[in-house]
Amino acid sequence: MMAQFEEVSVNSKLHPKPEGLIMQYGTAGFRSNAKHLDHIMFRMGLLATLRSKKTKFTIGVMVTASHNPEEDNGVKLIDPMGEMVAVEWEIYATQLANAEQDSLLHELKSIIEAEGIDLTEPAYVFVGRDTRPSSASLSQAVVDGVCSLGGKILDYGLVTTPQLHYMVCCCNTKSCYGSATLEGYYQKLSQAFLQLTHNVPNRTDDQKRLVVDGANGIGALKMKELEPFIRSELQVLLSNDGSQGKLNHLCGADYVKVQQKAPQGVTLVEGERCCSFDGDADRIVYYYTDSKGSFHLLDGDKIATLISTFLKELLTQAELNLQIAVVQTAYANGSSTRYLEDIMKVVVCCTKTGVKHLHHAAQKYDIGVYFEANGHGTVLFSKAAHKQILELVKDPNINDERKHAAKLLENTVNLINQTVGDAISDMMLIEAVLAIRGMSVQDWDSIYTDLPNRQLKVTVSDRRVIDTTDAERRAVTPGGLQDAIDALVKKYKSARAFVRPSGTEDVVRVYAEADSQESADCLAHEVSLAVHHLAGGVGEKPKPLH
Ligand SMILES: CC(=O)N[C@H]1[C@@H](OP(=O)(O)O)O[C@H](CO)[C@@H](O)[C@@H]1O
Ligand SMILES: [Mg+2]
Repeated sequence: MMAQFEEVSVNSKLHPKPEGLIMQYGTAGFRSNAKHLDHIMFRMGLLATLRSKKTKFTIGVMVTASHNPEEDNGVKLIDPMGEMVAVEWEIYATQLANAEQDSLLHELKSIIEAEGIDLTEPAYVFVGRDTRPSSASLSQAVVDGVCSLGGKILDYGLVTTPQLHYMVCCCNTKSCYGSATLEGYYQKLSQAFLQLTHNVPNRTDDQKRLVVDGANGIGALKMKELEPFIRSELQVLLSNDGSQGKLNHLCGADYVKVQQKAPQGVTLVEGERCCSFDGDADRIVYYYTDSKGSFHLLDGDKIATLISTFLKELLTQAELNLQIAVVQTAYANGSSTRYLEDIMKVVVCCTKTGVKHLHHAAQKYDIGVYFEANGHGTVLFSKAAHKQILELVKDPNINDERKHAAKLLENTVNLINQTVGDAISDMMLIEAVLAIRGMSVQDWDSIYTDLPNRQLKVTVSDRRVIDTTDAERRAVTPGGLQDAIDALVKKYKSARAFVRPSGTEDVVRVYAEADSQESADCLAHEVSLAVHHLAGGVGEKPKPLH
């Protein structure tokens, strides 16, 4: 044991912490400019090793900063079933990251003691990274951390975030979920996709074509690897493939969602389906332009609606009595919530922002569809639901319609990466649903019409003064803020507004929606003024948008 601590001590000096630097394991792990992260990576290697010894399972460490600029980087830990690391360990991550050099061992030992970890247990850690220039050396720092505590490493090199989640889940389920290789991932998903699509009649070449914006990142690389597997049913036109442009710069899912316009490098042709991945390929949004040249975005809410409609129909056809729920956040467009509840009659549940919250809520249902409005999401099938579907497929006494629906459900389960939102898997699922239902992108878009909305940011001196409740839809503090918002919302038709402190940026986010874009803009502005006034705004008052 002592020898291990000695090694940690010696090696940690090769990954020194800048004195006084404080960082927090936030909504999406640690994130900052890459030059501040070497010590964090080493220490997350240590922590992943402890987590593996504690759980007796393989743990994942992904080096990426997703949609953030190329100069940034970050790290996320992956728990045994491929889910985000448990919240209690996020706290250890922060403690370990912030320990000054001479108290690192002390901090490490206190975690070992608190968790009763047996250091003689073996440890296994899977490491993956995105295409950022800093990612190779940062992931080496993770490897150094793992090795210092005697853990074993499997370095997957360049993979998307959801691919690494998938590998961890496959490994810890002893390959029940699939084989823990890239080949295994492409095989499983593509086979399910081909099964779903190859019998669909009358698909034209136009319908089989999809423009994909790879955000100049890892998603583009992995699309190139996937493409030969699915070529017969989907012709992928890849742009922003990373050969020239900069990662996430003027492209990618976040850019398209926030700017509400096409990425650079994609020329929209009327009615043609396009989609964008983010920098680590765990998010996807779709879009197209209509005959008047107007841009239409199909975000996470539209994706959740498409998928849940499809699943609900299949359940009815298969005569399976399984409860389906859609999990959203406060950012979900009000029209989508209304459509799901009133027309589709599915259970809708609202959680705090951040995928881990949605994921946990979705686990409570037979089938839980979850998506953040920004395009991060997936579908979870409970063990019991999966079992019922498989039994139905094998049941010799059912009619053809039920059998067909059960087969479609089985392939749908196989196509979905249930560990986390996965742009590549979501893309194939959406393409399969559109094909099977014979829908164009316009048909999909017209399921419901989004309420015009606006998101703004306000800088305040300490965003923690805002405390929220009711899945972040109401502000409890500072006093008077919620009353002010309520009074403003009353002035507009079909309006809604809320504010919350961001978990990833030092800002307060403001969201407003109303029956017209002008009203949504005005309301968002007025709410921003209220935040600035009542929550310690910094600098000049927010200016109106028009
Ligand atoms: C409004 C919004 O899009 N918020 C994003 C953003 O969180 P904030 O806590 O709002 O900064 O980053 C998260 C991590 O990527 C993502 O899960 C979430 O949806
Ligand atoms: Mg991402």
